[in-house]
Amino acid sequence: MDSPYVHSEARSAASSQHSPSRHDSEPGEDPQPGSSRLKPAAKLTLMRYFQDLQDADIPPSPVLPRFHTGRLPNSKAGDGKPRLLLMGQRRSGKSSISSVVFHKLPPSETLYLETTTRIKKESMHSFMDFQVWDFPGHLDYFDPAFDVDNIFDEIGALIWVIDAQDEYLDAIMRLNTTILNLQHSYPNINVEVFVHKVDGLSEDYKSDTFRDIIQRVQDELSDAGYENAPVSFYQTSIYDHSIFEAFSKVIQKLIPQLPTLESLLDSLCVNCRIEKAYLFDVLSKIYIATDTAPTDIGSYEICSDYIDVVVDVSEIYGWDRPAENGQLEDADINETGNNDAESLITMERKGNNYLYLREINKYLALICLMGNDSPAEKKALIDYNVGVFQEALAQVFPRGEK
Ligand SMILES: Nc1nc2c(ncn2[C@@H]2O[C@H](COP(=O)(O)OP(=O)(O)OP(=O)(O)O)[C@@H](O)[C@H]2O)c(=O)[nH]1
Repeated sequence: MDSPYVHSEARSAASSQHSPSRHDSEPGEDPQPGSSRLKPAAKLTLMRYFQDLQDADIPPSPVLPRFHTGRLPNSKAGDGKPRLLLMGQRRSGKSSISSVVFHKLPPSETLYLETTTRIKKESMHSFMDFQVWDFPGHLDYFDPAFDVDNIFDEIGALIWVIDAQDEYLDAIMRLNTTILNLQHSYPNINVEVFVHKVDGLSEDYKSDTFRDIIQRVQDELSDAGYENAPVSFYQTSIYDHSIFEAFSKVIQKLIPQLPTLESLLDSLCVNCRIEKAYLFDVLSKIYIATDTAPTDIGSYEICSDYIDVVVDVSEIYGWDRPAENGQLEDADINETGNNDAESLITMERKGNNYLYLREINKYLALICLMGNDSPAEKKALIDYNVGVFQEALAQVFPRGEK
């Protein structure tokens, strides 16, 4: 099948043919590609904070809910709204994680968070709908007083937070009891263990602790006769990007279309000589997909910081652009497809490399780390191919399209 992308061989032709209006500066117009397309905060769709709106629209999706792992969600109704349960010992950092990732609380302010006394349920309406439930540390979920089915019925992932700076044997014991209790009724649960607060540990101690926790969990589970339990481990801290990276991986497991998104990104990377491409949820800075080239935390950090820069810069330098009839555009009109924010930035650190950002829909932005052989002059080609990617994405992942 012919690829709809324009290949690098056809670059020169494409450069001169596509999207001339985006690149030809009008007299008096700011020639900087990064700033000319940005809009003020009030209108920039990147800035829209949908996640807390209870009545946010939920467009129907033709794709049946099924995790990309091939497993069906535990929910019998299969309504496609997975639930992330944050569990673990007291003061392990559950509420801090949820506040930093989903509410943009500065990490240092988590010092003042109060102990959670009852289950805190939050609905997130973003590139997909999901719920985050923050559990109090002291709760015994298997007490007969609790409706266990109600808690675990729709679960997408159980995130177990272990404080790596504290004594963790109790936490491991409770984690294993929980996994063993759940494995019969809810075998599809993804158990994600966050070995948390690793910021305070030396490199050696950090990796020893991490290895020790993995070993103990696996040994105890196999002693109890449960081999190959679906448990993944991450080292996290709210003081760096690791918590966002870990959440990205947890959420990716719940996206049924992940393999398709990855192969779309792979094609884009090959055709535009992109080193690494991320599809980011702008507000949470979780990436929902990336191409299959190896990821390093450094690239993620650069891209994630870039989103902050673009949002901040657009707040300062954006302006209202007149519509065709000379009137200022209505905010609602601005939300539609072809007014997406975009930006391009050169990184001095790596010579020729530069970063490319393009808003894909009202929740997602594509950020690409360009390779050395993909100079910024070829931007028209990249724009065109990103447009193709955007159309394909709208078909496989309709959420966020008007
Ligand atoms: N050093 C460090 N401290 C953290 C990190 N995450 C959370 N904390 C601190 O851990 C303490 C407890 O955090 P909480 O989020 O209240 O813990 P919790 O698990 O919700 O506690 P309960 O509500 O009692 O169950 C706070 O003082 C946070 O600042 C981290 O990554 N690194």
